[in-house]
Amino acid sequence: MTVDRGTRPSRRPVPSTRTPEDALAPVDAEDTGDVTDATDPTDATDPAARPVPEATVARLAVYLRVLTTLLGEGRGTVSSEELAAAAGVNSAKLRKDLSHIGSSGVRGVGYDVARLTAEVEATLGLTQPHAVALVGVGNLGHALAGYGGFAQRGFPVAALFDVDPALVGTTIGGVEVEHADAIGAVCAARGVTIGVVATPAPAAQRVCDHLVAAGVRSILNFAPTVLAVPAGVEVRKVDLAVEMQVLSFHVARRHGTVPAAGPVAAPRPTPREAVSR
Ligand SMILES: NC(=O)c1ccc[n+]([C@@H]2O[C@H](COP(=O)([O-])OP(=O)(O)OC[C@H]3O[C@@H](n4cnc5c(N)ncnc54)[C@H](O)[C@@H]3O)[C@@H](O)[C@H]2O)c1
Repeated sequence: MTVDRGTRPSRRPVPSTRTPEDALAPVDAEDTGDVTDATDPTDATDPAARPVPEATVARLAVYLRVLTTLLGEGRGTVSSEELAAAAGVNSAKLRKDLSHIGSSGVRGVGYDVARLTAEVEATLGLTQPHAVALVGVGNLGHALAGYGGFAQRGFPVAALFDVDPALVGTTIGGVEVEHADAIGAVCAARGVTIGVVATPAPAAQRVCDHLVAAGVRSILNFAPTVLAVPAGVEVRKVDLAVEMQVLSFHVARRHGTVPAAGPVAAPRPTPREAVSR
């Protein structure tokens, strides 16, 4: 099993729930961002050998959240329609997403909640917890460090770092804030696999370098800067302003204020600019 961007984790076989006669056929007319390479020599008929599109990976995490709730309620099965509605997608897209990991429901029964949960967790590499180190416990970092939901979903915060003497030695969510000089030793000792960068932009690359030197191979970057990392290290950037800009675009499009696609004309000079040219 692979993802289609960034580092490629080792292929992980996922147990199939497909029953040849009864399986719901995956619908393939939906745009799931599928980037399967037609020249890929892997067996295209084997779901475990096909790349999982990045967009599907993101939706699998949403399905998992719903499935976890259903499991907690003691539900045995769920229909594709119910699961899709709870995840905010249509059922055709859900079935196609799940076909990427070799999961399909049984007609008239739906999906086995426990089995599907295990399959999605295996695909997302969640069969064991990932220790997280968070660097920079200012406004944002403090809020992230105090959020208990990460541990519940398999991402316990194992270490906190800052350089501010007023913060070093304090405790957030039961974890002591240590000086950033200790990133290497602490991350290695606690088996940290994910590093979260919540420092100001000028410090972010140095912090990232320390995390990478400590063996951290997955970085979640909140700082507004592009981080350079060696091959084999995956960086994901979170920028809420970008998300808002995308929302803004969709609002503008709904109101018809987005210009039609094509070359954008240069703005006309204002009278003052025209005079000074
Ligand atoms: N991606 C987003 O949507 C989003 C949203 C809010 C903030 N941010 C970014 O997150 C970062 C943090 O924002 P904030 O409001 O919490 O800032 P902040 O100033 O409140 O906190 C930054 C913290 O980083 C610490 N720090 C500075 N240099 C460090 C170093 N070398 N090692 C360890 N710690 C160091 C500071 O002491 C401080 O505690 C900024 O880069 C900001 O632009 C991103």
